[in-house]
Amino acid sequence: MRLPDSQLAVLEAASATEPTPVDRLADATDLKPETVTRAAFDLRDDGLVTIEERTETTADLTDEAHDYLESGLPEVRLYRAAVEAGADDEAVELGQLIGAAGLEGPEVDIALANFARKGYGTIDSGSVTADPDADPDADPEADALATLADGGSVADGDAIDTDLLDQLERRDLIIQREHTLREITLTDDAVTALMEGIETAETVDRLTPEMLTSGEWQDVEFTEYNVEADAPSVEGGRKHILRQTADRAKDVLVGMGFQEMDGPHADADFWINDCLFMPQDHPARTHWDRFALDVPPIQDLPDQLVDRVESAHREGVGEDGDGYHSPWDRDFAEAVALRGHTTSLSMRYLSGFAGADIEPPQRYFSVEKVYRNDTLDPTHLLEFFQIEGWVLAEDLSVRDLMGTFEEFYAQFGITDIKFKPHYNPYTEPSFELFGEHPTTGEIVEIGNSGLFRPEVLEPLGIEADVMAWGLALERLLMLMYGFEDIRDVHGTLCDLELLRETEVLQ
Ligand SMILES: N[C@@H](Cc1ccccc1)C(=O)O
Repeated sequence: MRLPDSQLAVLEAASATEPTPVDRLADATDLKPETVTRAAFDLRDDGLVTIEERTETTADLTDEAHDYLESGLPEVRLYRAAVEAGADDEAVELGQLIGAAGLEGPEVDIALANFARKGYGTIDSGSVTADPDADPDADPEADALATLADGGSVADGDAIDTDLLDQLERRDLIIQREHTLREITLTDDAVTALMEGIETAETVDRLTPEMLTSGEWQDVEFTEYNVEADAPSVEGGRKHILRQTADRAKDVLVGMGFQEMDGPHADADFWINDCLFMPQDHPARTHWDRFALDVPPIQDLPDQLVDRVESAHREGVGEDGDGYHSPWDRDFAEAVALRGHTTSLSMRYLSGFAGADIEPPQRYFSVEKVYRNDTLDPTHLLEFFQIEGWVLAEDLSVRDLMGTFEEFYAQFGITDIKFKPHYNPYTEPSFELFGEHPTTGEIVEIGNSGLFRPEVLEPLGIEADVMAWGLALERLLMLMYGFEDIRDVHGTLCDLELLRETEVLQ
């Protein structure tokens, strides 16, 4: 029998009676653990070894944990300083103890957060009382760190409680990792082959530039690929899937003949609401729903347009027009807020204020952030991306609107959109769009749309029809990838593992 060097070395180092871990074989053979693993897989395919696998969790200490091993956990230091200062008897001022405990920078907050949690005492309006019965020498977190630093095992959950490990991980003191442990045992065939004698075959596991220039590559025997062999995992940077989908939505819209709009995230209420025939006393314009900014008003609004918008609000447009008869105030129109929709951009463009040509036909879009004072839940965030768009043309109908959405969503593999009549102060008719969640089957709202009404178009001086929409990018992502909680994808609670592992759909 002929085998490559590394395989023979592994056979000779392994035993038929005692399973040997890969690491031990690596030490014995002077090979890298990956090389031993690869050799073992090849030997297993030839029936020469068996491999037993199990997973083990290990915990590595972070730099911060190493610092605390030397200086003590901040809360333990605070406790000792407190007892020293007599806080087990009578409350002592916190400021004094911080200095005595040598707590600096973020350590102060860390000490405060953990002191009460661990029952070391109480902190009340800056005064610290220490519990005389607490025992800092038996702090389980400090003990666990010391055990881990001494090479203590966390295998099979036998040594350190998993809740304690999770707590240490939340404090960024350890990083837990899962490893696959493999143990190798010789088969009877291997024992027989070893007794009969095995020759080594030179094999080469990588092609080098030298081999190519010397021509040696023609004579060597290459090792076979084993795609199941373990390799160190590499986590490179990658574009976030939300950004990827935003870019894709832009490409699709450009492909459909649209041009991109851009404009301010913080804008005058005039562009965000007044142009859209949203009465100034509309509930969405109250301070509960809108993120008002305490900045100077935007005063360079186009005066003629402001007058026409005000008149549409007060008297309506056309012969039978009737406005809201509700208060309208220029100061409110000039006040600045974070935009709650990107329809503010559509108004800037349709009015000509943004410098765009508005002779029909025209198509514009944006994929940009909007801000709403919503309650966070699995389908709502305080900020999200809206896919805004409008088409200006003669004689548009609801069919054009529906057809545009069908074409757009089909590019993402979504072919079963549903439409529901809806109400917007600025469009008539209006439609909400829904899609079906791929895993839960739930019907998810994905957008809102309509044809702008005369009260919006007339002040803008537009005589043709305009159909428009705002679609939620995050909801599109939910339909594409099957996410159930939008907070997995962005925000502070996002699931990094999921983001790293999600396959990119092209
Ligand atoms: N502004 C609407 C979307 C929309 C835009 C344009 C026309 C109709 C609807 C929203 O945020 O829900």
